[in-house]
Amino acid sequence: KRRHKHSDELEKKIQNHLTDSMKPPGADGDIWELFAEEGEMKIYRKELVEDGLICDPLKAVHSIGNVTAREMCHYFWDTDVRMEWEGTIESFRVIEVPEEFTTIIYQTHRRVWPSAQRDCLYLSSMVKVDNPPSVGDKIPHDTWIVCNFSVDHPEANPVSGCVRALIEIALICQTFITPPKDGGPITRDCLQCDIIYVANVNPGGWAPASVLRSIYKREYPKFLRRFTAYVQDKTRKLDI
Ligand SMILES: Cc1cccc(-c2n[nH]cc2-c2ccc(F)c(-c3ccc(S(=O)(=O)CCO)cc3)c2)n1
Repeated sequence: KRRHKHSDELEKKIQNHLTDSMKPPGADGDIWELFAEEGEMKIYRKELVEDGLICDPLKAVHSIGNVTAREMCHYFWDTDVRMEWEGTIESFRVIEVPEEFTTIIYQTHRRVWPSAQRDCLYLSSMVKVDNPPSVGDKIPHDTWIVCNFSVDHPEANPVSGCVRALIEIALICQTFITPPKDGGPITRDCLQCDIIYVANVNPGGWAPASVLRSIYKREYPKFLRRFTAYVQDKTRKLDI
């Protein structure tokens, strides 16, 4: 069962995301503030300060056509294409590949004045979920998750001057297929992918609340817009 050093922790986090993060905002009695909305994309946050640091949890829900859950998670997880859609990373390095769909990554983000530059050291794993909880009455064709969470690693060799941010992030995607009325073949037009993106980022050190909150308000909608458009564009030409 224990495949590598972080196997147990990864399993536990995935289970937590499937029970907690898949609940629609508000279902858990928590008060989520809707702070950005563009069509199907809705982004919620909560105000949370821990040890004086802004740790606002973020939850985004979205639904896009013509792609599968596996494609969405693949392009989010695959470091070969990371710089094609990521807008705030300055550099990254794959430190270790504990198993086929699990990597340990060290990355630095672009510095945003006046706070110090942030870096992250995290495990990133892509997993097909076998028995997903069904949200509402729609039955998903399949469910995939990418789970990114901070870990330690002796070979991180961090960039000096960076403050280590701590992350707990997940991208959970579900494919829904609507077969064509005329009984014809399933094409991309029959696909709908429901997306849940949750991000808990601890900035790791002081940064002005106003600066952090304005970064989040600007960067998360931009990231979700850019990333989903990127996957739709990359898959438009692929045969299904
Ligand atoms: C897209 C976005 C949203 C909110 C803030 C920023 C940002 N701007 N300047 C510095 C950062 C920054 C600081 C610390 C972080 F952990 C991440 C961070 C964000 C997302 C992810 S991920 O796992 O979703 C995608 C992989 O990088 C990991 C780290 C990003 N970028």
